[in-house]
Amino acid sequence: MWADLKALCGADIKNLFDGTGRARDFSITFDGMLFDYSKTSLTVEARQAMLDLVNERGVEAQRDAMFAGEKINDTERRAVLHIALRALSSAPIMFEGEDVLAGVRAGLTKMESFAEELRSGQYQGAGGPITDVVNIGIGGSHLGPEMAVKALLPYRDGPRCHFVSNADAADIHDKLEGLDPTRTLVIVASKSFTTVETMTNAETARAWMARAVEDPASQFVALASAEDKTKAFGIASERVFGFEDWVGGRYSIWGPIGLSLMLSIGPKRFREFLAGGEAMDQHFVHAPLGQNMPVMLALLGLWHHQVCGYPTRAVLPYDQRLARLPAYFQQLEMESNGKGVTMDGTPVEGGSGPVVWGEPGTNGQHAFYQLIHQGTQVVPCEFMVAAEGHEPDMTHQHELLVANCLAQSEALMLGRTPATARRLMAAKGFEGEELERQARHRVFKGDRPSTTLIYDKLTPRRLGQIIALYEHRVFVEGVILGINSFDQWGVELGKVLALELEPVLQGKVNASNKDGSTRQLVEFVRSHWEVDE
Ligand SMILES: O=P(O)(O)OC[C@H]1O[C@H](O)[C@H](O)[C@@H](O)[C@@H]1O
Repeated sequence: MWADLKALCGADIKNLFDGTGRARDFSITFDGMLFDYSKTSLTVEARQAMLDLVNERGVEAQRDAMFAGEKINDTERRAVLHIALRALSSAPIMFEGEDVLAGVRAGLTKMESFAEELRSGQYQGAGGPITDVVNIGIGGSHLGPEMAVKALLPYRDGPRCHFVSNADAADIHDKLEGLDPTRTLVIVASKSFTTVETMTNAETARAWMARAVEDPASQFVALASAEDKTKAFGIASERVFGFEDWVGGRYSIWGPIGLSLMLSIGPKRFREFLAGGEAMDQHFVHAPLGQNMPVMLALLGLWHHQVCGYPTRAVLPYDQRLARLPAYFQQLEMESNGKGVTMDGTPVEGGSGPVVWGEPGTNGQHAFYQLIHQGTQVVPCEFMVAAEGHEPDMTHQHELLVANCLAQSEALMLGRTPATARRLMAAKGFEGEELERQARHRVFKGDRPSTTLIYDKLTPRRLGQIIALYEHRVFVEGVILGINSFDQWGVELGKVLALELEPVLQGKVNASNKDGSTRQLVEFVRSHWEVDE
């Protein structure tokens, strides 16, 4: 599938701007957003060839199957209906012959009532109104809410939110330090309510609260699908917010897992966030393929990784409040498409999804952009920036930010020629061989691809759109690769072995069946533990 497409690679990006309106032709606008992919090596012919893949691989049929509640997550025998959580205004969404929206709306209303009670001070802690919320969760029960709460801080008018995820005691220790347990709400966010890190942290938080609060469970909330388990933990059912197994962990920010976001920005703005996601769903379903943002973003991802062979891609938001977006996309993309076999169990052709990484600009510029500009591997960059910031009295800083973002994509494409580098060095007084040598260090090859997603302002609605855009991008890439994007068997083995290793480290079980390296590491730890005892 990919071999023929490779023949279409190789255009020098800047030469594609030939006065025929490429910028406009290779851009998509939608609801306050402009996605410009003109600074890539995609030609008209290559774009058509990539679009043909969408038809050949049955993307639209799979998309319709997802929206129709079919069990497209075949290896877990589950439907994929997180889109129902944000379907505020759409027609019924059916699953096994029933409309799921009634249940979704009831769940949303229950969250909203609780959020209003807490935010108005009607629901209180032992020491008065809640000032701080601690969300304990990991993976999809952590990355989404943490990212979104930070992203939308300009809209916060509720309690402060803190996020604990790691099994490392350092995480919960540092987050609880300084908080008043009598005015803190703990959210235990775990779809399964069995994840060992989350349950361990939840026990620690309960013990911390019990030192100051007579009935600590009254200041606990559970976001989980397993009511028997939340009951056993002692959380009253009115503070348990459940969701169905057709919501995957990394797609769960739209429902109860988003409770911390709702507490932070309020139910009304949370609905705007949902409406943004829903608007992107509608766009994904109805826009023609060539004008379809998620489809084109997916095709560019495949073009860069599977066709051009670039091993990674960088997500570079020029927005400090989107600092956790790359980590969120890492889970979304790498847990979804980091798989070696297709649906039918045969090897994936052309490789799985790429490594995704990134940091906010301008910080990254002073760290790893060196490699992006002059390193030997090409890193397609996905820039993001808002035209308008949130600090009206500091517009000059926002101008600087935007200028930097736009300058980077320009520099990546244009580079600096040897002739220009020589002129620069000559102006500094260099001559002869030394001029040549110095100039070579200052040459930028250019021809490095990037896309830019620019939008008016990072509102709750825009954030919802951006997340849904990337969700559907991952879906389209997965369908074309033939991957099931909705399971995550790759995270299981390490969990099983960690369970086995704990008693080995404690000396309760012999390490003799372990490999030499693991035995050595166990011995090192045990020798320290024995010294400490
Ligand atoms: O919400 P939970 O059941 O606690 O699961 C939390 C996370 O852990 C798992 O290992 C998966 O890799 C993630 O997809 C999931 O989001």
